[in-house]
This record gives sequence, structure tokens and C-alpha cells, in this order.
Amino acid sequence: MGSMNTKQNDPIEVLELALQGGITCFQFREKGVASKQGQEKFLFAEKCMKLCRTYKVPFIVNDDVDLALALNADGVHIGQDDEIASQVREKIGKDKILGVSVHNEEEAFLAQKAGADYVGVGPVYATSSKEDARTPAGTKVMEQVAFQYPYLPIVGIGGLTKENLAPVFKAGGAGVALISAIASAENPQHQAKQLRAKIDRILERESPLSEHP
Ligand SMILES: Cc1ncc(COP(=O)(O)OP(=O)(O)O)c(N)n1
Ligand SMILES: Cc1nc(C(=O)O)sc1CCOP(=O)(O)O
Ligand SMILES: [Mg+2]
Repeated sequence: MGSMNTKQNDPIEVLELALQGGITCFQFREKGVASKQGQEKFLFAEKCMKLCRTYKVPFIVNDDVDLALALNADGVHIGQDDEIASQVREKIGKDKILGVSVHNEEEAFLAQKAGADYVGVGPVYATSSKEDARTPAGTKVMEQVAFQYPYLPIVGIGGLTKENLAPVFKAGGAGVALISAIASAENPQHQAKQLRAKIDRILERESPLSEHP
């Protein structure tokens, strides 16, 4: 999974490189003081979505449910301070992807009850990409949620790199979401490719089928 670059590079270029490198999902996260608004935001998001469609990669909108609906995006990601998950599920219908950020078992219970397709858990490590990030929590919450809700996919987020992401999968995570590891890389395509290869190797090792090829 990727998210929008806030560095000096052209975000559309970074997205295309990340797609070429093999990201499997993209979340459009346009927020902060200098962020685009209104029609400008819509057109930017539409450009990103079209690019994702070219690579057959799901395009998910962060926070902005109305934008996701206006674009006919593949899904929405919301946090605990955003719209209420059950209401978002009603708004977007059953066929779109709904991701919900959770930080404990109770929030995970409510998220799956509201129809979340996956939950985001973070920050695993310290991050400088989110102004209001919580204290890094490692993978403990993830382990608890994975134990309680084994069929609910968990995405780890926050400070993840190819060097430190393995514990997310060990804790029962199904995937990772990264911003700076890709967006700030010297070569985002190469970085995404390396991340993808690393994750594929980890998942291959964890799959019971890999023991019986
Ligand atoms: C995959 C994933 N997990 C968690 C988040 C964080 O969502 P939220 O808490 O709503 O914070 P913002 O991203 O809106 O700042 C996420 N975006 N993606
Ligand atoms: C968007 C976001 N949400 C988080 C959470 O903890 O919910 S951490 C985060 C930022 C992730 O960026 P990076 O990969 O650069 O650390
Ligand atoms: Mg949010």
C-alpha cells in the first residue's frame, strides 16, 4: 500500500514509479495546511485514480467519503476522528472497500461490526508523516486484534521500512502501509520493488502451502 508524497518530487511521478515498482493498493491522502481543496483536489485525485486503474491497483480515498463517492473510487479509509464507520458503510454500499484505523480491541470489534474490510493499526514506529500521530505502539495491539479477529485483515502503518516491517507480519498483519519509505526514496520504483520482494518472501515463508509446493 502507498500514500501521497509530501516531498518536493512530483507526486504523480512518484505514484507512477511506485506502481511500476509493484505497490498493490494506493491511498489518496491529501491533507495539511498547503493541501489542495475543492475542484483542484478532485482533479488531482482523479489523475491519481486513473493512473492506479492503468496498473489495476485499487484506489482508496483517505477521510473524504464524498470525494470517494464523487470519483467512484474503490474505497475509503477512515480513522476514529472521521465519519462513523457504520454510516460510511451505509453511504458507500457493500461493494466498496472500507478501511478503519483502530488502536485497541474494542475499536477493532466496532470496526468489523460496522463492515470494515480491513483495519489499519499504528503507528508501529515513530513517524514524521502524520502531525497528530499517537505514541508508537509496536505490534502488541496488532497481535491482540489478530488473535480476536483472525479473519479481519490488519494493515500496519507508521515508520515502516523494508528493514523493520517483518514484525508486522509476525504479529498477524496482512499488509503494510508506507509513505516516506517510498515517497522519500531516491528511487521510488526500486524501493517499491524491494519492499514488494521482501513482503512476498515473508508471506511465502508464512504460507502453509509453501511447505508443500
Ligand atoms: C492503512 C491506514 N491505517 C491508518 C491510517 C490513519 O488514519 P487516521 O487515523 O484517520 O489518520 P489520517 O491518515 O486521516 O491522518 C491510514 N490513513 N491508513
Ligand atoms: C497516515 C498515518 N497513520 C498512522 C497511524 O498511526 O494511524 S501513521 C501514518 C503515517 C505513515 O507514514 P510513514 O510511512 O512515512 O511513517
Ligand atoms: Mg483520517
